[in-house]
Amino acid sequence: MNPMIMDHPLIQHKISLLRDKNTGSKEFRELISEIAMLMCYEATRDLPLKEVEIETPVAMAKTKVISGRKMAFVPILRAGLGMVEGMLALVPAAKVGHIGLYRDPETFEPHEYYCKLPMDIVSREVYVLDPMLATGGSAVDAIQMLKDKGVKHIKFLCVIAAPEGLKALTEAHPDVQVYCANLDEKLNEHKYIVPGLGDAGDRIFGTK
Ligand SMILES: O=P(O)(O)OC[C@H]1O[C@H](OP(=O)(O)OP(=O)(O)O)[C@H](O)[C@@H]1O
Ligand SMILES: O=c1cc[nH]c(=O)[nH]1
Ligand SMILES: [Mg+2]
Repeated sequence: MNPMIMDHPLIQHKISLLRDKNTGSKEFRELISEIAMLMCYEATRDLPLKEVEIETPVAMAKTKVISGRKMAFVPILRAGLGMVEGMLALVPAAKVGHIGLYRDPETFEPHEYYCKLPMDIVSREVYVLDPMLATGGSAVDAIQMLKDKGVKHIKFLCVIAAPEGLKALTEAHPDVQVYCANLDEKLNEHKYIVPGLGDAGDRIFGTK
């Protein structure tokens, strides 16, 4: 299913706390991280396994370990940074790349200001992270940057999506599996998600 909406009760409860305008930066950061960890658990459900033999203290056992492509997490700066710790808690061996984009407040177009990726990114399964998918411009551009470098296996994880952003993303990159914790109602005239949670970057870093 694409997009996949993750409506687990724990995720939904934590999103309600995130939305509350009285939730401060410390708690907001902790919640984003916890939600990312829960999303990571679901988004890695299709990882391939291979059988290995291990000697337990009692007997030999045929058991399974993850096989196949290694992973890389690529947060879109700044707000995507809030999701990295939760993802790494479950997959500590993943490498981390960074794509810096900011959305122009007048045109709402994304502008690139930074890109640093692991050397072997092309051979990895890449999880692009951003809590907010509004118009979709930032996600579409970040994924295009990765594809231009030769990355083939990409997933996109966001906490809150607007219908407009989901449409733009799935049309531009139909091969990318999208995971989103909640699909909100619409965008307002400033292209903020309604009801949303405000500016995720500002709330994570306390810049407003
Ligand atoms: O779908 P879009 O319309 O492109 O909007 C979503 C983008 O806007 C926010 O970033 P912002 O530009 O506020 O940068 P920040 O994370 O540094 O605050 C958010 O974190 C996304 O990257
Ligand atoms: O609602 C929105 C839209 C874009 N970026 C955010 O952080 N929040
Ligand atoms: Mg912001």
